[in-house]
Amino acid sequence: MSSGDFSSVPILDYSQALSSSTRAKFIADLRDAAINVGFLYLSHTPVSPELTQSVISYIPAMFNLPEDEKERIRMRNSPHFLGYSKFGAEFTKGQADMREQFDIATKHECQWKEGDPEYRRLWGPSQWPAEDLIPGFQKTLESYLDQVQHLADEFVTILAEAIGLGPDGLSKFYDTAEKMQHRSKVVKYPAAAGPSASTQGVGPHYDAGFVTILLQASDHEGLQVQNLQGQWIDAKPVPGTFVVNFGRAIEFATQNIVRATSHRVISPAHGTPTPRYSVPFFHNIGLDVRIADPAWKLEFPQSVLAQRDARGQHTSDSVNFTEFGTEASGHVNLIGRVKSHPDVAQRHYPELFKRYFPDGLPEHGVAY
Ligand SMILES: O=C(O)CCC(=O)C(=O)O
Ligand SMILES: [Fe+2]
Repeated sequence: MSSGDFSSVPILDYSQALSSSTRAKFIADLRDAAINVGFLYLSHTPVSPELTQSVISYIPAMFNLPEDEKERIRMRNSPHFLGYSKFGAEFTKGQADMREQFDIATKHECQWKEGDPEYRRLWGPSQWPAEDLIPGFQKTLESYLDQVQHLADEFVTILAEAIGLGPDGLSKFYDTAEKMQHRSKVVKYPAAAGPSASTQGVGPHYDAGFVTILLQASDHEGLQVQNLQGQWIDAKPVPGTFVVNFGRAIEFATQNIVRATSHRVISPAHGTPTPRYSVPFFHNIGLDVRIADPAWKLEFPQSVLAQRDARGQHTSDSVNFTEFGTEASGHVNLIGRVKSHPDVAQRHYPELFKRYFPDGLPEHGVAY
């Protein structure tokens, strides 16, 4: 594929990037995928398959935790929007998402202090279920997130090369490691409740940040990505791979070279005996980055700009994150969270809550 629309999501073998004889091929394939698709599968990554399998084995037990334990760690307790969200609590495009989830992030001490921009409170510690209820889970997930973060850190340097920047071409978007936090979720999509019940696992949306690394943690289909013509293309689980996609922040930062591609999840059909599970990992950029400011402007070679122009514009019915043109990245993310989880906002960000929900608490979040 050199340009034009896509009808499947390419699979890239990450081990090719790590060997000098195949690196150039990997970089060329990555450039095509980033510009023309915005989605790819990554096989043969350094993330331990045993550790990944161990995370997958824990997932049913998480969702089977006693209701009072889920309540104890619900997101409403956390100014960092981390914790448990019950089934149907989020809306995308005005419709409830048929999923239940735990938001869990990489280790981080909150660095916000009085007088700082409010968005610095967005990052802080996760809420973990009690160790005796799910022994070993926290340690396993923390190790997994650590490995996926390393993969993402390294992947970004290869991506920078692929789009014609040096390997450090995107590093100015990140703070030092101790100032960064990356977020993950463990998500359950049960089968549709009836033959004509909603199958919106999650409605069409873009991710916010630079890079998402998604583990499809069961063998259910359901994830779909939207091509330039607006058709929905299946991204079925491929064993031993991660799905990688790009968010609105990198699309803005790269002058639309790297595509943020709209995607959605269709729930398993009514009667499917097991739920679909997934574990997305959202690799963030620094909270204070203002993508539209000259300090963060990037210069691209003509050949890469030409490949972007050959692709053309996409049509999409996704919502969200248009504010990167004017606001700090942390603020854009905070607004996204406020809209998705107004109950959390009402408790921890009362001013913002009033601005976005002047009529008080809606029954559900209103956007993703
Ligand atoms: O569950 C999935 O496969 C995708 C989830 C997703 O797109 C998201 O939460 O942003
Ligand atoms: Fe997503």
